[in-house]
Amino acid sequence: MRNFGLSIREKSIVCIGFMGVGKTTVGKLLALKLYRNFVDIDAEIEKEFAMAIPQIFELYGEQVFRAKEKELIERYSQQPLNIISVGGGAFLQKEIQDLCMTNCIVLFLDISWESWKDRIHILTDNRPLLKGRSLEDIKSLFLERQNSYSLNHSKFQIDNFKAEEAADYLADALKLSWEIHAPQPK
Ligand SMILES: Nc1ncnc2c1ncn2[C@@H]1O[C@H](COP(=O)(O)OP(=O)(O)O)[C@@H](O)[C@H]1O
Ligand SMILES: O=C(O)C1=C[C@@H](OP(=O)(O)O)[C@@H](O)[C@H](O)C1
Ligand SMILES: [Mg+2]
Repeated sequence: MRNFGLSIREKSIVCIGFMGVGKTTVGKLLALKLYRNFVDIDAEIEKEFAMAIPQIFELYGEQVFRAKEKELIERYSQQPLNIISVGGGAFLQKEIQDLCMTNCIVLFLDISWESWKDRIHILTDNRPLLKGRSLEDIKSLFLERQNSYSLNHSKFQIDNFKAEEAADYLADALKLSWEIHAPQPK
């Protein structure tokens, strides 16, 4: 699909960041606030395979998961007006970075390791890359992954925000940037 010509207001918004920072939760709330369509790429992958992510990893392996992740991001990133939450590993693929940075507004949702590790107990069950790994190992992954998120249009530090507050923060920032970029009357 060719989408050049989309104005900044029409471009889809992509939420990136490490597993568990709140991309799915905050993205869904943001979509409600901005009256946009919400797409969670992991949920779309689960629909396509008709199984949960841990089963996809187990049965088909990570490579198959990554290929489907790219295919779906390619589709949704070229549509207008979506709020798209991608998985925390999506930006490891350069093609996905390029697609999102070119076609969408990319928001990096960040929390510190100190805040993140308090959440670990609610995250491990359905995230195959966390399961069975030591805290030290997970910290290394957390730090390694930061480099892939450095390509973004805006970064939001959301450590101290409840999900609803984080969504308000993002919505306010987006509206402000849309005002700044609004065409001026002649
Ligand atoms: N701002 C927040 N504060 C506290 N917990 C949160 C917040 N945002 C999300 N959560 C919780 O953290 C877990 C992971 O959230 P999720 O949206 O699935 O993250 P991601 O999509 O980035 O992996 C969920 O249990 C969710 O309820
Ligand atoms: O970081 C990753 O490699 C992954 C993150 C997960 O999504 P969330 O970031 O939404 O947890 C999911 O795509 C899969 O378990 C792999
Ligand atoms: Mg998610």
